Amino acid sequence: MKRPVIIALDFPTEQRALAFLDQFPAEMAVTVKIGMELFYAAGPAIVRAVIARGHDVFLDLKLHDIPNTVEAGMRVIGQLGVRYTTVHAAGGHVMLAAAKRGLVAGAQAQGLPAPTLLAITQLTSTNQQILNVDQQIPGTVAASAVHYAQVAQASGCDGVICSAQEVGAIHAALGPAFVGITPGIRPSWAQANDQQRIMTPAAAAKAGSNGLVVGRPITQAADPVAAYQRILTEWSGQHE
Ligand SMILES: O=c1ccn([C@@H]2O[C@H](COP(=O)(O)O)[C@@H](O)[C@H]2O)c(=O)[nH]1
Repeated sequence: MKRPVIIALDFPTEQRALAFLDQFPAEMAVTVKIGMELFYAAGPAIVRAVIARGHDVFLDLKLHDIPNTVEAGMRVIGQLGVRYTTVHAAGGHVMLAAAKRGLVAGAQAQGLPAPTLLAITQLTSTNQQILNVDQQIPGTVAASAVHYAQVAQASGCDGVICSAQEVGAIHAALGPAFVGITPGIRPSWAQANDQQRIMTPAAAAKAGSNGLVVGRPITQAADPVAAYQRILTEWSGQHE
């Protein structure tokens, strides 16, 4: 990936999100992830505003509904000019294939390249107890993540969102070209918060992660640009 550290732009308003981005020098283009909080508050206008400033957008809405609804939603997302977007692998093969169809159709209608479609395997906030007791899925979190990645690949997705703890097993099972983007990244100097399956940037790079999603360690840092650059340096393996 050209920009392996994706900043989760988790803010409640367009103003706060753009003020955050204003701290980055004009020539420093970044990839930002717009999730539910910001998109529900600011809608497609925030996507367009961020792209207009020269940044790439990862629209993380984690679609999970009946296939027809997901296909229609993805058709709209495909028209927005985003680079990446997400769907829940737990929706199953028919829904995932519909997501891909809708995304490609939407992008084609605007003459845009189709965004990379990433399937959520197991959220990085899920632990063994949540998997076995709440979700009633037997086995390990890693086995479940690999299984969902297999379903996603067979359904036409381009890659998955997983913990860096599972990205090696997913690449071993599905090949290195199948993208594995990893949130739940915590440098040694940051708090885990609600994340359960975490890794440092350097360890995630060694494990084969294709890109890191990092939110609070950057957005809540005293100096967000310095935190971003420190994580990039750690990713590059210069120090842990
Ligand atoms: O499994 C997942 C899927 C998505 N996320 C998203 O990534 C960021 C992480 O933010 P932090 O502040 O670095 O914890 C956030 O937007 C999540 O919605 C994830 O964490 N895990």
